[in-house]
Amino acid sequence: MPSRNILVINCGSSSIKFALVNEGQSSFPLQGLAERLGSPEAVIHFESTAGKESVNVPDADHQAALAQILPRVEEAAGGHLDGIGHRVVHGGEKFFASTLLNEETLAGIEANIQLAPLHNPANLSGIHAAMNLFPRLPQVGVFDTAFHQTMPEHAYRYAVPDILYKEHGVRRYGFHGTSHRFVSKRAAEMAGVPVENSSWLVAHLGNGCSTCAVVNGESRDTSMGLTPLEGLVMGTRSGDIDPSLHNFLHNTLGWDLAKIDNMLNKESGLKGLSGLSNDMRTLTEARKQGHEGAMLAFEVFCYRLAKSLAGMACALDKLDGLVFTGGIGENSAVVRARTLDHLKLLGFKADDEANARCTRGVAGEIQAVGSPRVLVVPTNEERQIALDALALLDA
Ligand SMILES: Nc1ncnc2c1ncn2[C@@H]1O[C@H](COP(=O)(O)OP(=O)(O)O)[C@@H](O)[C@H]1O
Ligand SMILES: CC(=O)OP(=O)(O)O
Ligand SMILES: [Mg+2]
Repeated sequence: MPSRNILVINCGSSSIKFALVNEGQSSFPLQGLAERLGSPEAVIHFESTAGKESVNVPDADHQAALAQILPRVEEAAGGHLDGIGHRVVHGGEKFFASTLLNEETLAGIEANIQLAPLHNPANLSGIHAAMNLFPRLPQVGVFDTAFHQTMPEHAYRYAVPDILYKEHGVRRYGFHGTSHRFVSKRAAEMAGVPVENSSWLVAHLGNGCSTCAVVNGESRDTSMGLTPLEGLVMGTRSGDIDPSLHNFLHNTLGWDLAKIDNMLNKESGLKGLSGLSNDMRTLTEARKQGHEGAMLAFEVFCYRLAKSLAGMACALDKLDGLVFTGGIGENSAVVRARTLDHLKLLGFKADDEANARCTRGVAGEIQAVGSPRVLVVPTNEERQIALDALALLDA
């Protein structure tokens, strides 16, 4: 049987990422697709992304961008597609594993729109567009939240009146589960430890950032909550703040909920603290030039990350290692070193040379002698999504 191809579609709030994944290859044959899209990353953006080598479809919404791009994706696949895998951000409590998409499961995703208003409608646009263009292909939904459905109740409940959970689903769900699942499994392979008897701390640091405690291949706690706003400092998201900030801003400045929500999701994090950029590359350069905002944003980012990882350690009985992943985790030796500095009490220390070597897709161990293991593991959410889709096609 020839090896099969899965098209992976990840519809974010302002970009869409495509990947063509072949089951027989360890890296995906993005080349043809990327060339046809005119974008090495096979990413299309609707917002101005100066300097990014990607296809820009300015002022388009998801439907318009997909209508323009999907036929080119179809051409790139050369008619050899066996299924489509979609990233779906919020699966609520309904989805604890990836699932074939049909009328019933789509209704389940729609029911979670309230919980992820920025993400789920975008994900649904991708699904509907793909179903229209490829009506005969099986389509699979892979949920960010699914991996975290194994969290114990004491980790996922908020200390608010019970009825808010029982009747309105107010609880911690967690996100980036596909990445945490992929890299913790890879870490176990790299370390030669059986996944089913392993314990990891994972830091996924991209535009969105989260930590996770993974025990025997299952999530036991994670830093994101009801929505992807809770937890770490991120590119434009604040992460944890005092919940009374809403009241304070309303009473003192007259801000309404929409304005506060927008500020916390889009104007905060690295961008808000630095007053310069949400991009860690820009901040790393500016920090070297002595830019005060960039220095502050960097320090707060690393300290809060270390604090979250130390908290996640409560969910572990032993530690096989700490894993860094995502664009920042995979590439920024200075973020890794500064974060480990704050974790001295847990015995962590980086080996400077090994740390500097791990960048641009190079995986490896970066701890100094005597420190618990620290791994840099490139994530591959697209590949994990394709593997899940293939498993469901076989079921
Ligand atoms: N060499 C690098 N040094 C520091 N940060 C980097 C480097 N390369 C990428 N990044 C950062 O990674 C982040 C984007 O991560 P990525 O995982 O690609 O995002 P997304 O969550 O959108 O998939 C940005 O903050 C970017 O600056
Ligand atoms: C859920 C989430 O934060 O996703 P991303 O990192 O893609 O924004
Ligand atoms: Mg990402």
